[in-house]
Amino acid sequence: MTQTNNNMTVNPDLAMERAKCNFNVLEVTHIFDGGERNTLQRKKIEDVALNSGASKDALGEEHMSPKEKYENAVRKSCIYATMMKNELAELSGLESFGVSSPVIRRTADAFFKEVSPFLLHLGMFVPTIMGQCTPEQQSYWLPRALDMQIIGTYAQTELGHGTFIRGLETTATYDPETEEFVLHSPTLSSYKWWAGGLGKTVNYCIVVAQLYTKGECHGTHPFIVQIRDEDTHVPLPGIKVGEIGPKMGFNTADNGFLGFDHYRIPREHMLMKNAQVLKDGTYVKVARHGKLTYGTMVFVRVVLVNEVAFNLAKASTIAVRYSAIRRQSKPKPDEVEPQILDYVTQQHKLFIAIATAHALQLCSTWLWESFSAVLAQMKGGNTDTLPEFHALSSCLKAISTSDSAHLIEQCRHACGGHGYMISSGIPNLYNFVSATRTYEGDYTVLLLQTARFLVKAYEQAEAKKPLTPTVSYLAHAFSGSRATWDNSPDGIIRSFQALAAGKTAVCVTNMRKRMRAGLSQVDAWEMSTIQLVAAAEAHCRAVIADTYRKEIVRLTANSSPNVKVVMDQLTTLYLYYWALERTGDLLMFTSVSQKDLVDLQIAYEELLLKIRPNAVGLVDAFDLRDELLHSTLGSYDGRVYERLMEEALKSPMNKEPVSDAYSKYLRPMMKGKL
Ligand SMILES: CCCCCCCCCC/C=C\CCCCCCC/C=C/C(=O)SCCNC(=O)CCNC(=O)[C@H](O)C(C)(C)COP(=O)(O)OP(=O)(O)OC[C@H]1O[C@@H](n2cnc3c(N)ncnc32)[C@H](O)[C@@H]1OP(=O)(O)O
Ligand SMILES: Cc1cc2nc3c(=O)[nH]c(=O)nc-3n(C[C@H](O)[C@H](O)[C@H](O)COP(=O)(O)OP(=O)(O)OC[C@H]3O[C@@H](n4cnc5c(N)ncnc54)[C@H](O)[C@@H]3O)c2cc1C
Repeated sequence: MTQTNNNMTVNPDLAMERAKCNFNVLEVTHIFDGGERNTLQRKKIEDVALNSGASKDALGEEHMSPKEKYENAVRKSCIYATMMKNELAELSGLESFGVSSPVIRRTADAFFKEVSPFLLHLGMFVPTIMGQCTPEQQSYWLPRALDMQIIGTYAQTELGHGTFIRGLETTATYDPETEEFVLHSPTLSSYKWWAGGLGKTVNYCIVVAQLYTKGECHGTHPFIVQIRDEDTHVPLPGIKVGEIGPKMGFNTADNGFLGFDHYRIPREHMLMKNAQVLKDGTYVKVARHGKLTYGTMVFVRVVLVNEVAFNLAKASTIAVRYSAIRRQSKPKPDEVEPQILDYVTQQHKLFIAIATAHALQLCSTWLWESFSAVLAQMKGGNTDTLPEFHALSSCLKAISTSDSAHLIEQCRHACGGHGYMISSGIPNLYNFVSATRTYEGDYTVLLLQTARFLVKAYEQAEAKKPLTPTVSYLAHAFSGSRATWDNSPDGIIRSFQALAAGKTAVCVTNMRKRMRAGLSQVDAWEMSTIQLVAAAEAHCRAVIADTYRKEIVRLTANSSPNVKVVMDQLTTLYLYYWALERTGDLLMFTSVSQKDLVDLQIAYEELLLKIRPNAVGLVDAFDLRDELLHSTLGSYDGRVYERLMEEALKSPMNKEPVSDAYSKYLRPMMKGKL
């Protein structure tokens, strides 16, 4: 029997699940949002942005041609940008709209099944102006960019190099005669490649190029470059620009290519906060740390942790709601087919996705606060905390994006065949999130950055020197005995730290051995990189586990008893899951026994059963409006089969009873006349 909920007809299984939930869903929503005030503000913003229906398409994006898709995404970006400038900025308490409201960012997803062509403008162009310009430059560029009188992107990657920034080939050669820089693309591999919005949308971009002045190369620096006429949008002479073609996802982002033929820009268009070229061509370094020009990347890595937490919350909402309405198989012949959510293997696939969304959401807030503290110190000229923060943001970006992509794919598996439909919403989520593992620093490359820091920290610990907070556990790495296993949450976190310390120690020992055997430091490092990546991963898992646990304890201090219980169950599940995923490592580096691990597996399975009645309540607590989910399988009302059929009937293939392909090919072939 169907039931109604807020004037909505709700699938009876979902209604039953909601009746079963034993905790206050709204309290958990507040925890996920970072407080009741944030929830109220988010809802206001969503109401204004979404209730008008402006986010909806007459025809599903998936049925449009690439050109129609792009134009539709631009149309909606313009509508949303106008809302952002007016109603939404005011509601979110921002003086002007921009990068600082994750809610505004998240609400935008209702407008785009893939991404907005303005993503790079707001996500990297504006932040680079904020982070890399002098105050005078900022006062010229920022108001124009925030008001969207100009639209920009961030063009760093080239055909030949993405990871190795020092290897970029685009040159910016200073000409003191005219006080201009001459931008040039000397080779095919030096063409800029990938920048979002570059293909057709933007008229400006940040270009990262090798700076030459007085015959000397000073390495890569950022420049602000006009590439299209502000009125006609025609590419300017000396600029070769276009779109790079279809991709696995991001198909509404018009990622582009860009080449320069001795293209001149004024000297003032070099972003001069960290380094300057004077009128006569003298190069002056201002920044105290050599890598401050990489600042926008660090900012985006921080933002991405939040971004993937949100997308994982969406995928788990879809898969859990669907698993509550889907019934399959008959393990007990006298009973009705069970909801697939009752299968323990299904719970194993899905509950870790819910727990990980929480873990990453809380870590992202913590990371953002740490970032703000580092920026505040750097404003005062102190860059001491930057290396630790770079190591931390690198590994959190790598692990959060990789885990989320993996778990979103697992949510698709959990939805069986229907999960493969674009209308389920999961393929678009996967295509988007799997790219985050690569862009803004590839997974392996970023973990190796963290490993550099870990190895240095290990050597400091060895020399009994002080350690920075996130690696302070390394001080215990020299006790000579294995860490004592203890299956309490704190005990498991200590074990994760012992794994990270143990793996780092193995790397250091092996590198030293290899160097003693005659390998250079670079080769010894290279030969150890598989283990170095594993050490950095272990470190990151210890950081996430520790942060998640501490934050949940703090945030639930005043919660109602049942909320405390269910939040504790989720964090414990997260810890058990990762301990069971790493049994080999635990056996190597802790005192855990075979019996301990068998017991842990049983405790994990029992925990799944305890969480089961609250599963739908837990995903409801993410409070994701249907407009954000874009899913036939995951809508609040659970009208899954009805929606699948409605979507199928919208397919342009169903417009005509007989396809033209019949008379053109099938009939002639079947009649032997082809
Ligand atoms: C209206 C519509 C509305 C739509 C709504 C929109 C709302 C928008 C809001 C925005 C919100 C979110 C969206 C954001 C999403 C944006 C999409 C982004 C798309 C993708 C963009 C890109 O990919 S841009 C290109 C990114 N590229 C990379 O990341 C390259 C990776 N490579 C590197 O970072 C470096 O090359 C590498 C670190 C690997 C090595 O650098 P290198 O110079 O060679 O340095 P080394 O010699 O190895 O190291 C020397 C020492 O320096 C240390 N170090 C390196 N990097 C840093 C750093 N960043 N900070 C501090 N220190 C650093 C390094 O560790 C070494 O230290 P050591 O002490 O010597 O060991
Ligand atoms: C959807 C999308 C959007 C993007 N948007 C932008 C944008 O707006 N602006 C922009 O400038 N760029 C953008 N990029 C480019 C992106 O930043 C790069 O693709 C990314 O940094 C990876 O670099 P790469 O492509 O050179 O990979 P490569 O470095 O060639 O990586 C290939 C393989 O080599 C390995 N590898 C490379 N170096 C090492 C090493 N030192 N040690 C061990 N292994 C290594 C990697 O782990 C990987 O497995 C975008 C990319 C994508 C996919």
